[in-house]
This record gives sequence, C-alpha cells and structure tokens, in this order.
Amino acid sequence: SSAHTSSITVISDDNYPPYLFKDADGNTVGIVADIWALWEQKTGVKVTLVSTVWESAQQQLLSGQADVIEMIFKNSEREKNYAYSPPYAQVPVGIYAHESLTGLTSPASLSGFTVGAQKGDGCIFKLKEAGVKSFRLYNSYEEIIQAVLHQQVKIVCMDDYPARYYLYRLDNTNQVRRAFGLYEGQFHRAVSKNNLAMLALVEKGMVAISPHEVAAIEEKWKGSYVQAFSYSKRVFYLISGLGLVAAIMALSILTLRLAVKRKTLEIENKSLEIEHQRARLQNILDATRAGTWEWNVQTGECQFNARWAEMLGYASGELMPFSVETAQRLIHPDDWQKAKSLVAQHLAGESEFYECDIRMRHKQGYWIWVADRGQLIPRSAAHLPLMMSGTHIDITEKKEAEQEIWRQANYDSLTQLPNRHYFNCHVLQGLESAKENKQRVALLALDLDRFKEVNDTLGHHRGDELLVQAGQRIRNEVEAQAMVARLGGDEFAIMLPLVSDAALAKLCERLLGALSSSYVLEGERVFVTASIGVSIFPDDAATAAEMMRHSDQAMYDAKNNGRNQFRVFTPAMQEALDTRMALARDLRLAVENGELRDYYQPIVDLHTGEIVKAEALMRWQHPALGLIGPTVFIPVAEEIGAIIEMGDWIFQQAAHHILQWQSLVGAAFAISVNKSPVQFTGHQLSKNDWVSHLRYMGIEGRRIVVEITEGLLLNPDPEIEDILLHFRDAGIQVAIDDFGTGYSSLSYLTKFDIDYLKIDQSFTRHLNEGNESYVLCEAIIVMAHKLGLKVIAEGVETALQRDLLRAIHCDFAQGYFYSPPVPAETFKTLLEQGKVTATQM
Ligand SMILES: Nc1nc2c(ncn2[C@@H]2O[C@H](COP(=O)(O)OP(=O)(O)OP(=O)(O)O)[C@@H](O)[C@H]2O)c(=O)[nH]1
Repeated sequence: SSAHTSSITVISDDNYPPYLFKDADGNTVGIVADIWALWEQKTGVKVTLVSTVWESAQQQLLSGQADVIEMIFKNSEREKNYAYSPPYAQVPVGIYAHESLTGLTSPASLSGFTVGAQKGDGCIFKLKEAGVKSFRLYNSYEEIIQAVLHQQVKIVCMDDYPARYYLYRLDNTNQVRRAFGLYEGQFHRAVSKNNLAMLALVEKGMVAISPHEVAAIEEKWKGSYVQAFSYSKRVFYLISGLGLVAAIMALSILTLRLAVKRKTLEIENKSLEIEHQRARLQNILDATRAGTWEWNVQTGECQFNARWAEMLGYASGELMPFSVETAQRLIHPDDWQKAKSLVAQHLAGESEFYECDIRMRHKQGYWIWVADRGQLIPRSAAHLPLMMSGTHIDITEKKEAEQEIWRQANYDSLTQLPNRHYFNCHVLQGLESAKENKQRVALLALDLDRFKEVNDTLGHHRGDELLVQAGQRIRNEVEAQAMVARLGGDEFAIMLPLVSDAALAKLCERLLGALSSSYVLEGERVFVTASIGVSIFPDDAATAAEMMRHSDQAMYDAKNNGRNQFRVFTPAMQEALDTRMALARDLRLAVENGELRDYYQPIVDLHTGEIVKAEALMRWQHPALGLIGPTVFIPVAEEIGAIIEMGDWIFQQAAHHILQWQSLVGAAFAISVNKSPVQFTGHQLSKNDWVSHLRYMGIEGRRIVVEITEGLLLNPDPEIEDILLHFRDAGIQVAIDDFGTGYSSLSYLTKFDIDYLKIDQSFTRHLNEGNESYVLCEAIIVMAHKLGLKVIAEGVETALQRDLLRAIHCDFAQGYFYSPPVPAETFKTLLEQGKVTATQM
C-alpha cells in the first residue's frame, strides 16, 4: 500500500523542453525534474526519474516497470489503461510544415497528406479524428525535425514548446514553419488504471507543493531557454536573412519568367486542342443536322446555332433577342405546357435530362415536329440551375411516317372511318369512363341487308362506293362524340353515350331511314336497307366483349325478323342463341346416333284425289327434347354444315322406300327430297352423287324430285347449273319450293329445266275467292302451265282451299287437309288404301 511505499519510479519522455530534457551534459533537467525533487522532499518517498522515448515510457508504465508517467494527455483511447491526476499545465500542439508547402490552415486541409509524429503522441489520435490516414512515426521530436529538414516528410505534428526549442536550437526556423495550432493539450500525471493508491500518494505530495513554488520553477525554465539566444545572434540572423531574401527574389524572378513562358506554351497548346475538339463536335452536330440551343436559366438569355434558325426558316439572329415569349410564340400551344413542365421537372432535379417532342411554327406558318432534348450544365454553389443546353432535331418526316402507320393500323382505308381495332380500344376506354361516371352507353351493330347482291349485280367497285356513302350517312346522323367505325365488309358499329331509350330509338329510326334512301352509284340508282342490333351498358352488358356480342345477336335477330329494323338485345335472344348452340352441338351427332326420322307427306292429284307423290321430311328424335320439327333444326344444320350428311341420309331413306313401295304405286309416283343451297357447294358433289346412288340401286331418275329454293337460281354458279343439267339427264325432276316468297325474277324459270312450282303455304292459307292470294295463285298457275310446268299447292288445310285450287286448275296439293307428314309405315298404309281419306274427297 502507498503508506509503506518508500520509493517510486516516475517515467517520461526526455525530449520535451522545457519540461523535461537532457542538458548539454546529458543530465535530465527541466520543470518536471524540479517538481519531483520537491515532491521527494515533501513526501519523503524516494523518486527515481527515468526518461526515455515517449512510446517506451508508456510501455514501461503499463508493464509495471514504472509507477507514474509524467506529461501525458488524456484521450479516450488511453482512458482504458490510465488513471489521471488533474491537469497541471496547458500545452499547445501545432502542425509544422516545410516552407515549400503552403495552404495548410486547418485540420481538414491535412487530409490526403502524410503527417509525421512522435510514436505514441496524443496528436496522432487528434489527427485521425480530423481524417488524416497516413502517418510517419519517429522516436523523438529531434528526429521529426530532421525528417522535415530533409523533406522526408513535409508536415509534422509537435507540441509547441519542444518544437520551438528544437527549431531554435537547430537554427532552422525558416525551413520549418508552424502552420496552425492543432489543439491544446493538458499535462497530467497518470498511473496504471488499477493503481489508485499510487495516484493518491502522488496527489498528496503534489498538493503539498505550493503554487508559489510551482511558479518559481516554471519561471526558471520557461524564461531561461528564450534568453539563451543573445541579441547579437539575432542581428546576425537578420542580416544574413536579408541577403538571402535578395538572392531568393532574384532567383524567383528568373523562375517566374520561365514559368510564364512554359504556361503560355501550355495555354497555346490547350487552346489549339480545344479548337480541334470544338471543330470535331461541330462536325458531328452538322452531320446530325441538329440545331443547338443554350439557355441561361437565371437571365433567360438564349443562344442558337445557325442550323437552328435555318430549321425554322429564319436567318441567323433574326429571332434575337430571344425571350420566353418568343419561345411560346414558336411552340405549339398543345405542346408548350408539356414542355414547360418537363423542363421544370428537370430543373428541380427530378429527371436526368429533359426530352420532349414538340411542334414549332416554321416562318412560313406551318408546323414542324422537333425533338427537343437538353440538360442542365453547371449548378451554382447554392444549387440553383444556371445554364441549360441542348439540341433541336427536325423529326417532321419521322412523325408523319409514324402517323401514317398509326392511321393505317387504326383506320379503314375505304371509308376513312376507324377500324375494328381502334373501335375495340375505344369501347374498352369508353366503358371505363362510363363506369366511373355512372353513364349508360349504347353500342350499335349495323349490317347492310343483302349487300352481297349489290356486289353480285353491280360489281365490287360500286359495292365499295356504296359502303363509302353508307359510312358518311351514318356519320352524319350521329353527334360528334359518337364513335362510328367500319368493322369490316358491310358491318359498321357505333358507340355513343345513351341519353334516353327514346332518343336511342329515334336515332335508330333515323339511321334506318338515311341508309335506305337511294344511292346513286356511277349513275345507277340502288336501294339497300340495314339491320341494327343494340346493346346497352350496363343494362345488358358489363364488358366490351359482351357489348359486342350482344349487339351482334340483336342485329341477327333484326335480320331474322325481316331486316330493315333495329332490335335491342334481350335475354330471350341470349336464350335463343344458347338453345341454338346446344342444338348445334347435339345435331352433329344426330345422324351417327340414329336420331333422325324420315316422314312422308302425301301429294295428291287435285282432280282424282289419289296419292301420286310424297315429300320426304326430316324429324329429329332428340334424346331429351323429344321430336323436333325441321323449321327448328334445319337452319342450324345449314349453318354448321350438318345438313349435307342429313340431306344425304333422307335421300337414301327415300330411295330405299321407293324400292319398297314401287309395286304399290302408279307410274307417276315420285318422292320429293329437299336440297339446301349448302348441299350444292362444289366439294360435296363427287362424294354424294345422288344420280350414281339411284343407278346403283336400280331406281329410275323420275322417281325422285329435288326441291330447291328459288334463291339458288338467282345468281347461280356454273357448278349449280352443271348439277341441275346432270339431274335432268338422269331423269330427276326439279321443283321450286316456297315459290312466291322470295326474290322473284322469273327469268330463271325458262333458263333452267324446272318441272314443278310449289306455291308457298302463305298464299294457300289466305286463299279466298277473288282475294289477292287467289289472284296471285291463279297468275302463277297460268304462267306455269304456259311454260309447261306443273303446280303443287302447299299447306292445304280446308275443303274450300282445295276447291278454289281445283277451280284455278292447280295440279297437285299437299297439306293437313289430306294428311300430315307420317312415318313410312303409316304412309305405306295410306298407299295401300290408294286414296287418302276418300271421305274427305
Ligand atoms: N364491295 C365490297 N364488298 C365487300 C367488301 N367487304 C366485304 N364485302 C362483301 O360484303 C358481303 C357481306 O355479306 P353479308 O353481310 O355476309 O351478307 P349480306 O349479303 O349483306 O346479307 P345479310 O347480311 O344477311 O343481310 C359479302 O358478299 C362480301 O364479299 C368490300 O370492301 N367491298
């Protein structure tokens, strides 16, 4: 314990004048030595003062070889190992530099330099804090100063007292200069951290030394070393200094001259290089045909190159002085705001560069498209934008090409209306905004009626002209905000906000009216009508696809109900369509599954009442829906092509029964088989050659009558003519079904070999003496007879009808009055009876 301590070892650095240093005789002297001598007196504890290099001093304390270390600064790193006394002296620490190095003013200015310091010196810690990373370490201040003088290191850190001392001693205050004060340290005495008793002992002794005693010691040492330099020595220094200054000045002037010469050469080279670069850049710019601009953001001043002015049709300088107003006048109003806000974004640092395609007005008044690109150059210290520069490139041709491509992709080249693609996009967008604004929207699908006939009779060219005119008429009937498009062929579509159902109905009526008035096509007057289907959002459709589908369905419904009308979509249409689709699906398997039935309706000689012919008719025994009539499934079968197989099937049944019934019937007996236009399509011919089939079965051609519709003969393909000739050659007869309902150009009656006309049941049904139907029927019969044709009246239901038909010399009749279509077995019975219900005759 300290109470029994008889001696202590104090260790320190011995190159720290005036505190502790070696005198000329090698004795360790100084303030600290005197203080400890006094301490020894006061405490009676023997003090051994050991001085060594600073780093080793610290090591010795920590290893226990010494009890107290003198002249130590506190820092956080040392805090771990030492316990300190209160500070007893203030010691400034400075940065010293070789005279060739100037500009060192603060710790920050040291970063990047290597700094010399004494090993273990507290200033290293401070310098690291200031960002100095590279150090060169020395054992003593003396070594440090030698190193600076030999320029091994140009900056060093030293405590001011010893630094001053050694600099004076080495006569070198000129070459090494104090650059700035780094910090002020405080001297402490310290013991190792766990030896607090020792610290107490030290402090006890120190407190015993009075301030007067301390002041006397300091006075002794601090005064003496300055006084060590005599006045005469100073004068000598001054004079030799002045001589040196003069010499240095002369040398400086010489080196300055040389330096100026070298710099001038350098500058000349540099400007030559800059000129080359400028010319190269100009070349590149000229090659791009780019106009260039520079804009001083603060003052608003602008500069342009000649190409820029030329692009806009102006002479260089013509638009000067150039202001924001000038820019605004030149730039298209629609592009001005956009450009302005993009520039603002760039100036605010939100974009890397500014980029915008704008329209600018050429001097001659038209607009050119310009790719405007620019970038801010420097920023001031305050971070305010200063200059922007960039290019203007004329991209008018590119834009026009783009627009043309866009037009081709989105517009119909015939009518100049938007096409299906554009319309679809528009519908999608339109529905989005309608949803937001809770608006109703109508979509009209519009299809010209029997437009094919216009093409067929007047030629494609006039058909085109009609489409153009129709498009214009539609456009004229709707408001500007409505979208009118040509979807393809003779299909148009309109989308518009729906004001009211009444307004919609009125619009449809107007459209029908406008489209059905006559068209003059190259001098020829033509009439067509149109059918319109309407779908309404949100009433019947929630999506664009649904609207398109529903308006289409409604349009087909309008067509099926006689055309030249409009229909608004109803759920019933959807149901009908669903049923149709279900039927179509089942129908494909009907023949294979043996679900078809052949029925026969007798055709009677009106004069004798005898069954002389029969019409073969199909029924479909649907597994779930029961027996289905042909009016329901034939159109579907035609649509999906199943009619071909079905038609062949019924023909084969008819042929089969002719063989069976031949013995029962007279020589004139024949069975009629319907043949749909679909069955006349070319590629079916060879496969289903009815003539070969009859020949194969050994049946005469005259036993078969082929029933066709007059539509087939209006504009027949050469193929159809061939088939009909083929039939005639084989003795097969031909009947025109549903005569009087269709498009009656009667010329075909003489052109083809027709055997029968079948008067449509709509005439028979309304037959009454002297009425319109009666007159028509009579006219048909007279005409037919004149042409050598026989007439069959369909749909005879009453005795009166029979009698009237007889009176106007109709040849044959069929209908419920005689018999409905019946299964083969029943028909056979009828045949066996010879006459149908003789009672009815
Ligand atoms: N002239 C002309 N005809 C076209 C053009 N595009 C399609 N077509 C014809 O337009 C007709 C369209 O026929 P559809 O709509 O199927 O039938 P339609 O004859 O109008 O009869 P419905 O629509 O049932 O009333 C076809 O004959 C096409 O060949 C075109 O650009 N110009």
